[in-house]
Amino acid sequence: WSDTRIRKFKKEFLFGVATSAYQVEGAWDTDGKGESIWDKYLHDHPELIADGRNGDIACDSYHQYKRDVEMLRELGVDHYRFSISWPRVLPTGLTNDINEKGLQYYDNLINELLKYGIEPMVTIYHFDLPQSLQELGGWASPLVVQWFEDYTRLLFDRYADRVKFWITINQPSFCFESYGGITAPGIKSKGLGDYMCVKHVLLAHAKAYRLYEKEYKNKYKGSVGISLSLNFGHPLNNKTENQEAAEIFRDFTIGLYMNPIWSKYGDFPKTVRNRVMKKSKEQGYEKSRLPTLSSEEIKLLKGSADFVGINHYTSVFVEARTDSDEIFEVPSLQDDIGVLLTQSDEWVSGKSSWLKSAPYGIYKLCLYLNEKYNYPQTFVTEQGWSTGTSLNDRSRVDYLREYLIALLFAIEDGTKVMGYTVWSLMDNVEWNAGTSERFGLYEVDFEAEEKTRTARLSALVYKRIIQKRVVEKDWTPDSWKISITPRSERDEL
Ligand SMILES: CCCCCCCCCCCCC/C=C/[C@@H](O)[C@@H](N)CO[C@@H]1O[C@H](CO)[C@H](O)[C@H](O)[C@H]1O
Repeated sequence: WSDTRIRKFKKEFLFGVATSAYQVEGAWDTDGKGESIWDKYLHDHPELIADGRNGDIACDSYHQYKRDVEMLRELGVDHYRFSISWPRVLPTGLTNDINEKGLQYYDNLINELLKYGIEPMVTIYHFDLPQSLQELGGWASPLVVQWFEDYTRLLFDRYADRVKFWITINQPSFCFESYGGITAPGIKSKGLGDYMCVKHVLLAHAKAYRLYEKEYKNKYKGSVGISLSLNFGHPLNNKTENQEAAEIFRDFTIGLYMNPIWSKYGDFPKTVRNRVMKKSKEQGYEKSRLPTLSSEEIKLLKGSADFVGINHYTSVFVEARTDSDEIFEVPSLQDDIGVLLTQSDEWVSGKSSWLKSAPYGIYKLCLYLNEKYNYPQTFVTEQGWSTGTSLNDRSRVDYLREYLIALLFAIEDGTKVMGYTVWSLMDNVEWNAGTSERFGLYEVDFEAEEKTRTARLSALVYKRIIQKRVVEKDWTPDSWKISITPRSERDEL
């Protein structure tokens, strides 16, 4: 990015931060909350958590939500993306038992946000399925589509008058981790259960979208989208086989979710269907391991989103391989894709092993989506950087600035982006990594009874970006104290 012209985010561009229920709320069995698959998984397997800290207490946001909103006011954000815990509001997962205290908690949080002019952006599902539904088949069962619709109706009935941004599901690609035995519920069904899960997640999303469209949209005028994990695969070099490998990788990691909703003809990408079919036959399966979508399902899915939520953290290089079955488990997504992934040694590393900074990845991703899906409406719903414990998080500041500059270039080249959301407002329970990887603009002292939150350098820098709508590469704060800027003063800046 050598050209030095100053680029600005428009006034209507929304800046925010994100969290999710399991990662911040704690109060795992308080006030009638049911058990989630993450409660069970990490209770049964404490040895899997890097530092042994699970989500039982986490940041205690269930009790400290007013402090969370105070931090949002300090940052001066426009929106707050948080998720609703399905088992907190429906302990059995089904609508036979509605937990009023759970619903009240989100009422309180939403009202507190609105009191200070902060737009709530609600994720309906962020990985924490009720354990009782897992025992009935979870996301591998077609019944989950109806369970999810019933749950969603409850939320729309209760909150749609105040919530204008809805995200049905966070990252359907969770299926590959959940059914790859890596994350909750820890089921090992690679190349089979994971694909069933993807189909049901997409259908659940579409049903929720159609429900809002039919019964709530006219009255409340909100938007419903889905957040996808869209890291970008660059070909390792210009060799034709690596260019093709990168395209296949993108079809499996982007197209699998985007094609059914955003492509002209719908359905999973042809390359994905053909590849999994071929491999399945070779492996002795009579039918493809990738479930088919009926014509009604294709119709239901096509156009079923007002925006695509982009969760983008990093990039990879993709290289063609002919011997993938010697490297990866068979069957598995990795074997079906059949490519080798690497990252550059020149990319700065975060605390998470997979997280390397390659800002041009978000630019390339945006242009790819524009070309492939005809300039879809997007919203960056997650982007973030992990460190250890330290208030001086210079590497996060660099990462955020560089990615935001790259995003400005993508906007200039026609990308439709409504807003940007940093993962995360504060340190939280990073799934199996516990609290060993810190993603927060605010550091959390997990040893302290009150889970004290303290602003990092990045919080001050993000606040400044939000105020000025530009990314100033050399700005440093005079003091590390953060305080609330009244909205009236903010608007004058
Ligand atoms: C020499 C070895 C080289 C290996 C190169 C391969 C590396 C591949 C890495 C690709 C990235 C894979 C992992 C991606 C993860 C993220 O996209 C995912 N974690 C995003 O999910 C959100 O993450 C947040 C922070 O991690 C947060 O936990 C949130 O809840 C999730 O939605």
